[in-house]
Amino acid sequence: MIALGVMGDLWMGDAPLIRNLALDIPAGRWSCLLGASGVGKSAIARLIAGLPGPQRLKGRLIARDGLPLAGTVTMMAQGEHLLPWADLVQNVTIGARLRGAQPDMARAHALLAQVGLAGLEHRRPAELSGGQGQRVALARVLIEDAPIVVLDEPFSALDTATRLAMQDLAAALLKGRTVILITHDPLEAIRLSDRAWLLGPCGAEDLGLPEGATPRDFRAPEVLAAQAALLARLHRNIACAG
Ligand SMILES: Nc1ncnc2c1ncn2[C@@H]1O[C@H](COP(=O)(O)OP(=O)(O)OP(=O)(O)O)[C@@H](O)[C@H]1O
Repeated sequence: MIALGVMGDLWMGDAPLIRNLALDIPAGRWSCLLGASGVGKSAIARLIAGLPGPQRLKGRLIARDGLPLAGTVTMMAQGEHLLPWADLVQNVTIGARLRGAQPDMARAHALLAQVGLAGLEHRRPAELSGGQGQRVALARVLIEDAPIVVLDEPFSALDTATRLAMQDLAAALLKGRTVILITHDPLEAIRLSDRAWLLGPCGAEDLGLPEGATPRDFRAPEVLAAQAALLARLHRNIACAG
């Protein structure tokens, strides 16, 4: 399990995005990043995942175990990004095939079964519902077996009930990994996170979360109260900006 620190000022090319970031991301837990559209959440995700782009951190991105991050992070980007011409097994094994490695077909089949898609292995993405497509994307993350997983708005396109089911599934299957979740959904943040920050141009505000294990029950009074408080906090931000 790997803990992470993201400290410093985030830039997009020559434009400053967030000053004074100080994210202490715990190992083996879910940490959530919230914030208005365009604040720089995906930029942080890409930074942690080591993806190329104009995002820059003037500061330090460190793994608390002191080892390089390269090869330890898998990212599920916004949208499914499935290959439309490939079947589900080929989609799940794309990472290995791009690296020129031997794809583990048995594991791909097992993971597709684990995410509830047994029997659909040879379908194309166009023959799936939105929720099924997200399950394939989740299986593609799981096959990489990375200790750090970045989920950038993974369930935003789903209906509410499917989203709740996917949250439960992801929480079960990613248990024990260091997960960084980006979401606009206060309930999703509160159900799944052990730490949560609200990002703004001047830094990251540490958000309080209810006690207890995740995924939290969406009917629990303390979860509903936390959701209402977070909605009010977000609304206050928009009201100030307007
Ligand atoms: N490749 C790029 N080149 C230049 N600017 C970019 C690039 N990608 C994003 N930006 C800008 O950087 C800022 C931060 O973008 P980012 O995608 O990180 O925001 P976000 O908080 O994830 O937003 P959203 O919630 O809408 O996904 C935005 O103003 C965006 O327009």
